[in-house]
Amino acid sequence: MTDTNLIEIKNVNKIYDNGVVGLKDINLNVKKGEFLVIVGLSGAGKSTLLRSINRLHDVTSGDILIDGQSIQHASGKALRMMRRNVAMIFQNFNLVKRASVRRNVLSGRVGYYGFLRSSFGFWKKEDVQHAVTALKRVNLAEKFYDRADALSGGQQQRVAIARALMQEPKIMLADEPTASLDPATSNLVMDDLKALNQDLGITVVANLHNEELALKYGSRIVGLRDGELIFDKEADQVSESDFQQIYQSVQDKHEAGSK
Ligand SMILES: Nc1ncnc2c1ncn2[C@@H]1O[C@H](COP(=O)(O)OP(=O)(O)OP(=O)(O)O)[C@@H](O)[C@H]1O
Repeated sequence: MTDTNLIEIKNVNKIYDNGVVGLKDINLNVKKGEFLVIVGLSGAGKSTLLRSINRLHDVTSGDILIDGQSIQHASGKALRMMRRNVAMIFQNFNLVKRASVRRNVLSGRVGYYGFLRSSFGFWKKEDVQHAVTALKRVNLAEKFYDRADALSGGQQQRVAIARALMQEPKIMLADEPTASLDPATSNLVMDDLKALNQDLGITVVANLHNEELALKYGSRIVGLRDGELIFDKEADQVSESDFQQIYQSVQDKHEAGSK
């Protein structure tokens, strides 16, 4: 890890069109090489924050810098170039289920191709080789020609990680990557994320519900509650009372409801 901030989130607010407040004045810097875990209950704003980082949606105010450049104010080619550096994996894997693993992994390269070439699958030889290497990294090389929907959930998530690696990203965003998986498989997927963090120096920002996984894999943990940042600590400094704070709003609502 270095001291350079790779992601700078400055005074970010997000209010959805229906008036729901997704994020309230978030300030957060992520250093190169960190493995940051964001914890919070359902609805706390974890996905909203992650999707703001690669600008899957716009924020209402504030700014987000990637490697010193505002993604919020970028457009056209500059935005596409910035997005190449930020890969993402999702709870539901988002693979093309009826397509082969090969095609799914290679599709991670589309940011480097023109529209026609990627639509017709005219992949460069070196990219096919690169796809094999990415699959080896997640121990699935033998599945290259299988259909994606023939794989288990954990294997599909690892294919999604291989696809993300094809972007040669500096940042990997993981939105509840283990929420659809059993505990043993969750650990395998998290191990893959940890390995690309440690071996390739990719900065990881992962949303997790699970306290145990957060503490096991995160180098730093940020807690969100109702769109607000409640704590931001090195993983070994986080205590049970920090976790209790992020559950507070639900307890309050529950108690108010029972009166
Ligand atoms: N597209 C949307 N339009 C309106 N409100 C939204 C939208 N997406 C999220 N929200 C609301 O914003 C708040 C934060 O949601 P978000 O999905 O970021 O939370 P989360 O912590 O990721 O929870 P989960 O783990 O359930 O996805 C919630 O109140 C949610 O209902």
